[in-house]
Amino acid sequence: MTITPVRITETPEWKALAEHQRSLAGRHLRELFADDPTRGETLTVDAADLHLDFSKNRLTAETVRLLAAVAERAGLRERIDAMFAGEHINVTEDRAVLHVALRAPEGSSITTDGRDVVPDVHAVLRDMEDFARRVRGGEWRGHSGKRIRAVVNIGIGGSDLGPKMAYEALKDHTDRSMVFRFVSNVDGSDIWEATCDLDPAETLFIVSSKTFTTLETLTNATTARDWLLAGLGDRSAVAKHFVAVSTNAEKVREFGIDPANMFGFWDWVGGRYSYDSAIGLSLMIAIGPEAFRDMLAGFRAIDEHFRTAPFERNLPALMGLIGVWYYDLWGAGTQAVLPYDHYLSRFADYLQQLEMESNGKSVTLTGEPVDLPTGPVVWGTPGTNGQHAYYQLIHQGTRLIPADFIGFLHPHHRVGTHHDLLMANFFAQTEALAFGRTREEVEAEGVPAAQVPHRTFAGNHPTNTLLAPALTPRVLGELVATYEHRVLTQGVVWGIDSFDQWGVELGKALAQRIVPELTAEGSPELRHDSSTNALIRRYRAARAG
Ligand SMILES: O=P(O)(O)OC[C@H]1O[C@H](O)[C@H](O)[C@@H](O)[C@@H]1O
Repeated sequence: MTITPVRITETPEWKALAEHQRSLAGRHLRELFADDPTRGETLTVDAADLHLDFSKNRLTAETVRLLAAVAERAGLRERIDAMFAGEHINVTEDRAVLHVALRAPEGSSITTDGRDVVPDVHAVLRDMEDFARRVRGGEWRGHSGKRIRAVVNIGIGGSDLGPKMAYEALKDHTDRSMVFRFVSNVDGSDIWEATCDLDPAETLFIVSSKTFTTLETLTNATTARDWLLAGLGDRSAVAKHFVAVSTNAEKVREFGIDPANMFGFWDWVGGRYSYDSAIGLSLMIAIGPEAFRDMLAGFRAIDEHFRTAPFERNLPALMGLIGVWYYDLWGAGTQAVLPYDHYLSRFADYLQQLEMESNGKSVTLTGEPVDLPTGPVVWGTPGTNGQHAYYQLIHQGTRLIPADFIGFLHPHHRVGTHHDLLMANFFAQTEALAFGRTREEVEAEGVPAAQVPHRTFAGNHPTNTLLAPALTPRVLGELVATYEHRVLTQGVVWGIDSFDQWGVELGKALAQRIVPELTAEGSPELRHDSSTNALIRRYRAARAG
């Protein structure tokens, strides 16, 4: 598919937005709220179970109208339609981008390259469900007949971050009689820690890799197999203790896993968009097939909303456009994501790959340099911990840091007054960030003059507030789909390919070259730069000693 990206900065829609930004540049959120006391109710949008209040942003209803016009002009409507139609919108890899098919209802149809993929998706889902039920029910047993008590997912990047994040997020819905671990790092400490207290007879490894060629995953899987065989002493044990999730049956077989024990997916699922495919098998075993289906329904509800809602009322599109507004017109370089739910401890890690691998690009679809800053640095940790660590910089530092606050009306556990305290902090932070505390207010409190500048809060720090009833499987699906579509929205405005990741290759290739330089007999000659040469020599000396 040929997509000619729009040079958005040259369009009248962008120019009108830039002009409008200048008119807002000197205005404080205090003034915007004073001008329009209803904005806390009007600058909001609901989609499925999510309520987005975007009123505490440096914008007005006019901004929203102009941002929506930019999205139209950039071709977002056409790109959404092309994505859902299975067209090859991943231009540089010439592939469809169909994570939305992973949650399409049975009986619907999405065709790409002449094939309806929805029946394939449901066939794999049924296999996963059957397997998950057998493991959870104790029917699938280990080689020596013992019940499986531990599930270890081995994968990295998209084959790790999604299932790990979702497992943590939905921990309260998991089978607590089982243990779930996620191994990703090629640092041997990861697999060592994950297995050191497990019984091989009760352990199931799920080797998850789209390509089944990833160095880290294959190294960890080999180590896991050695560990299993050392414990059980019989090569045929692999069949009961190893399953694979991949698109590459040949490599799975080569590794020694029977393709009958493989759960497939397809090249039209990007790694970072894949945890609702078979890559989520460990998650499904943890939470059960019904909860997994609920999660898919959540994804689907947001897909439908994103596909059909006008951009001015489109929650993921608005989040994307508000991001563009800050990164490209106000000079913000980062995006904080601050969930006030302890179980979302891995959410920012997951979003880092989703957003930064997708939109960390500097050329357009046609290979020209982009004309605007692209993807922000995404980071965050669950509240309230960050309040006692880095929020100081958001409140009183010199950088503009747009932040998404994510909170839930109902707690997982009714523990004393904890939830009220958590949510009081949640509401207080966005209020403090927006409105701050003026010099006059500080002085009126009788603060000593020398301290006044230090205790004055400028405010005007923008935030989105996302509120949902509770962090259920369904709501998690809604949240993740929101961020997936936020990424597409921004990528379309920037005219980039949000679905390739060529930038990961160089480091991988160099590492492959360096491995024999560290390990080969006779210390082969080094031909790197002087820094890399010296560092490798230092390592070799330590290794030899
Ligand atoms: O699932 P795999 O093929 O093992 O890939 C795992 C990860 O590695 C690569 O380096 C990519 O940058 C990621 O997008 C991918 O998720």
